[in-house]
Amino acid sequence: MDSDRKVSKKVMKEEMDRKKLLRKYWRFIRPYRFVFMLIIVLGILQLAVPLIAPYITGIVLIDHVFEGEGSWTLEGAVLVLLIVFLFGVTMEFIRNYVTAKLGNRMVVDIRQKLYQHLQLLSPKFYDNKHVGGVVSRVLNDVNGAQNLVQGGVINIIVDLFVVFFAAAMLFVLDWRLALLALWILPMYYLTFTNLNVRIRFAWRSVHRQMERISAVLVERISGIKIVQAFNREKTEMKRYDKQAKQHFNYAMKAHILSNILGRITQSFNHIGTVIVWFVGGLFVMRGEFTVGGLVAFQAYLMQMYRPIQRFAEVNVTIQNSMANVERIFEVFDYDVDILNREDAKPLKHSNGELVFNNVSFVYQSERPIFKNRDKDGDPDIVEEFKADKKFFLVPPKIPPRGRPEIEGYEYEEYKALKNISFHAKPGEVIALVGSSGAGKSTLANLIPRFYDPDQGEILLDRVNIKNYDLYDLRKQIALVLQDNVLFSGTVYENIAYGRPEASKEEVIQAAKAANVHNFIMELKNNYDSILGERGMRLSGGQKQRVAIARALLKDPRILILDEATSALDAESEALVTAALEKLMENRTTIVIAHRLATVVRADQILVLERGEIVEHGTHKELLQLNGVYRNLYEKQLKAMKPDELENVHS
Ligand SMILES: Nc1ncnc2c1ncn2[C@@H]1O[C@H](COP(=O)(O)OP(=O)(O)OP(=O)(O)O)[C@@H](O)[C@H]1O
Repeated sequence: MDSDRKVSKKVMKEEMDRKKLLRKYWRFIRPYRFVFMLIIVLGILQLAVPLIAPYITGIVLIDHVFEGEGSWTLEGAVLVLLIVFLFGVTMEFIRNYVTAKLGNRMVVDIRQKLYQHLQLLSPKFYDNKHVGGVVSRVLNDVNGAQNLVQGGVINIIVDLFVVFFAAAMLFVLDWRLALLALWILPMYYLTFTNLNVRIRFAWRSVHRQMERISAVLVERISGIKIVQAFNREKTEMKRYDKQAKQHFNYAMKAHILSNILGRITQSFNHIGTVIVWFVGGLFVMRGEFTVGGLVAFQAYLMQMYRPIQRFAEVNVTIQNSMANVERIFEVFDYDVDILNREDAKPLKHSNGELVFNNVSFVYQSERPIFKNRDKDGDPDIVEEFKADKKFFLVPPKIPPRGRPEIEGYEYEEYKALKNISFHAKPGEVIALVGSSGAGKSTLANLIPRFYDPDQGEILLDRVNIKNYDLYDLRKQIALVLQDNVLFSGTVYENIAYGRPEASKEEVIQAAKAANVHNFIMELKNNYDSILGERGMRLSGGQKQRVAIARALLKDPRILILDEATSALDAESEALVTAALEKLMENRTTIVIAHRLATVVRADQILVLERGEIVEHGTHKELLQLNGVYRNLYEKQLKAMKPDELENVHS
């Protein structure tokens, strides 16, 4: 292994302490606390119905009216019953409405916060993530989390109230029967203790498998041409089938466990009811209890058992949603690492003086260790989450996050830049050359602070770039890369992406300077023509010129340019070259050079090798050194696009 690369295995992320975690959850719930309370109050009001109804039917209707033991009339009792029922229906309608609104609002809110967080995270986060996996969290997991609100948590609080009320009523009616009915509670406790953790783990496996499916789908669909060109459709399909089957198996396991939990609690309830009928029946026959009393007792018993039964069902939703919530919070756990200092300096107009002072940079990547990969070369199957004991007497601590549970992580560090120093005066062109993997792009990525150096400093106008307001800093910089990302939308929107407030004349001016105006005018809807996703519909050269126009419109002081390596046809090449030259005028330019003309004309050339500057000077100086550059020049640079070679040997 090369000495710059260090791999450490199996280091697990520290579990976040619970208090900190609760604070994080609370941040999301806080704005809705009053709505939560309203829903609970409505729930309690709505519950008054099933709580009062048995009393009216059992005691008032049967004992008082039918047996003639009181002053109630039949009409009076029925009317009260009707009012009570109607009241319940109205409460339920309002409560459902408020709950649905709350659930949907929270989803919008969480998704917004998540997207905002994702926008702020640096490329370091994305280096280690599959796009599809991240998207699956924003879509699937946020949807799943919604069920937590709508599906049950609030019900539990209300249900708890019912259980206590019903239990109290049981004791009021007959304490001996009440004690008999409560034997069931420890049984419930043991059942939930043992099954809950398993259900949560089963859902974790389901969601993680879905994330893996999304990741593969997004990657393979974006690379569909390669899939087809290499005739891999069948293999890809097989791979997908295997993943989908695994997802099915995990989902079934989650359902089976939930079903078992539901049926066990149901059986306890039935047994409890039968026992009460039997013993209560004996009391009635012995004249120790009235028939109406027994009927009311059974009704309250139902009231007590039903919420517990419902909890068993709702619990499935809760465990499922909690597994979703965990995954959302895993993203929030990643702190935004490229931050604005509190006392950040504004930067309105930079001079473009750029200095690297002994800059070193280490890539840190984190990858899950796919245990299955060793077995059958298949990283797409998520290993199952399992409880670590067969039987639990006390509820096991479910770790707050799923992430470190099963998969170990492998951390890799790679020293990509070592002690880089150079000084670019305003308006100079600095060409970076060096073999593939030498660190050219890495160096360029440090300037807009996609990453921060581990050592040394980068100064712009003699101030460390970390001290500037990040927004202002990036405003001074434009990038034109090899793979220029355009977005779906019109050509106009793409050019104006960095300066939407620009006037139409300015946009057209930029397009003209980038030699793309004539081409745009040939399109059916000119500037309003819609580009496909990532700028499909355009050729490589056209895309590049639109990207140059986008950069020109931004009018940056610093330009980062990764010249295209792909062969453009002669006409395109000439157009792009002319556009680039215009773009570089009067700007400090850091160019990853792929054209000899650029290298030759550069004010300084930095020759990089394995992350170090091995030679530094102008073309002439470097040729005279007779070292790495000359060697590179003879082997590689000459093969570059030699637009104006005659200058080279002058
Ligand atoms: N996100 C990353 N995580 C870890 N290592 C990386 C990452 N990106 C690049 N590297 C490593 O850093 C080194 C420098 O990469 P860089 O992309 O800067 O090279 P380059 O000189 O621009 O190469 P090329 O000319 O081929 O684009 C390479 O060895 C590469 O393996």
